[in-house]
Amino acid sequence: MPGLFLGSQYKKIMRMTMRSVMRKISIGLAKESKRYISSAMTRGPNTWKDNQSSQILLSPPLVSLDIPEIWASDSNYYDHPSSWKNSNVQIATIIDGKSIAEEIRSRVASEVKRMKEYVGQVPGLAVILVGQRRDSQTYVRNKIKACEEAGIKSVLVELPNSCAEYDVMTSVLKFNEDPSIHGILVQLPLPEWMLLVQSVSASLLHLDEEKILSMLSLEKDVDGFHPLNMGNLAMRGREPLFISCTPKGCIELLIRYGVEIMGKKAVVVGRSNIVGLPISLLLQRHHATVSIVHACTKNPEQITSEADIVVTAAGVPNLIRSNWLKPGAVVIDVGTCPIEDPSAEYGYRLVGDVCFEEALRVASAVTPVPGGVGPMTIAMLLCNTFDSAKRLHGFS
Ligand SMILES: NC(=O)C1=CN([C@@H]2O[C@H](COP(=O)(O)OP(=O)(O)OC[C@H]3O[C@@H](n4cnc5c(N)ncnc54)[C@H](OP(=O)(O)O)[C@@H]3O)[C@@H](O)[C@H]2O)C=CC1
Ligand SMILES: Nc1nc(=O)c2c([nH]1)NC[C@@H]1CN(c3ccc(C(=O)N[C@@H](CCC(=O)O)C(=O)O)cc3)C=[N+]21
Repeated sequence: MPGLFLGSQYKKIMRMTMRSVMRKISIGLAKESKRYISSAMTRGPNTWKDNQSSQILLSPPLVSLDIPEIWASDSNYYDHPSSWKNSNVQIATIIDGKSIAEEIRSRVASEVKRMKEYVGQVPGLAVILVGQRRDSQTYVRNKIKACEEAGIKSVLVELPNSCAEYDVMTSVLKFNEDPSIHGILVQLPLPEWMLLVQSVSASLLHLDEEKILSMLSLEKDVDGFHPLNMGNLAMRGREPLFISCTPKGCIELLIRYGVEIMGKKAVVVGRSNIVGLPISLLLQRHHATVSIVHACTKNPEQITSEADIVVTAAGVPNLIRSNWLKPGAVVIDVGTCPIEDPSAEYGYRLVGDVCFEEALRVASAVTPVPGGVGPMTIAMLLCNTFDSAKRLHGFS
């Protein structure tokens, strides 16, 4: 018994010593990261030259909801100089998603080349586009071009607005079985109505997006929109096979710019299945305290102005004004809205949810639109497709 007692006492002392050592390391890390964000603001993002990692992304593949041992709160992290609070000059770093995405895409391209040499296979992405929405056609074209540049095979199935639900499902099932296809993407939104043809009669049918997404092979759901992948993202101890591209891209940007997420207050504006919801789940995985603001939220600006990190995906141009932002907040603008502009090449330009000029004077870092999150979404799609091919071919 005394031996046992001594054993447990010893373990306890060891645990306490380890905790104090870890806390010191943690404080050291926090100080280090404070130094890093200020240098990040002048020197730009973290790159592979800084981090000699062989992996493509800097964010961890999956983050458990368990708090790591080294956690120590650092509530003063976002205390910025008072000059930040009423400044008329730009103080924010512009987060350059475009160049980070380019770096990731070229990294994927060289990994795809390596895969081709060793396995004799390249990753394959199938895209199913229903209807003639111009913005969807543009996004799909960009995704296919990005695949080509990375050496990823792509197959596009274009179905008319008047196709039957059966046609979409047949395409999904065909790609589920095709061994040269490692990722399947059904471009959203789907048209609300489809034509159901039964022998001689035809009727309009409400298109069941959930049914179609549920039919995707879990192993090929590179968008991460399958209810099981989404559910696993939400649940402690579960791991989705894929994390949705846009949220994954947002986290990668935060990590590359040295923004600490753990213990920070984050506000997500928007709660859609494809953006708002998975972003809020992923931020929780990274141990942020997350609030969600949506169209029915009262005093949204007050809630948002308490956040250290704001991720906005409402699709409302210039919704986020300077009074919505805490001085020094990091702002990730997912919103992408076309607005008329006769002086622009195509008669329109893209704007985000954030009033960019105002955010530049209040935030510590902000993503532009275009050139912020959008290119990262495409880069993450390539990463997910490559990861899927790696998994299916046992390539590492
Ligand atoms: N850059 C990228 O890679 C991507 C960009 N996008 C862009 O992101 C934006 C959002 O897309 P998506 O999520 O599909 O859009 P949805 O329309 O599906 O969702 C919008 C969300 O924003 C909320 N919302 C709308 N108006 C307000 C408001 N005034 N105040 C607070 N919340 C509001 C809605 O609330 P409620 O639920 O109450 O209705 C809803 O949850 C779009 O501009 C889209 O183009 C989307 C995907 C990728
Ligand atoms: N199944 C599915 N998966 C998606 O990921 C998906 C979808 N459906 N439906 C629509 C939204 C929207 N989306 C974008 C992707 C790239 C840019 C992008 O690259 N934007 C560029 C500008 C592009 C341009 O100039 O047109 C930028 O912001 O710099 C934007 C938006 C993915 N979505």
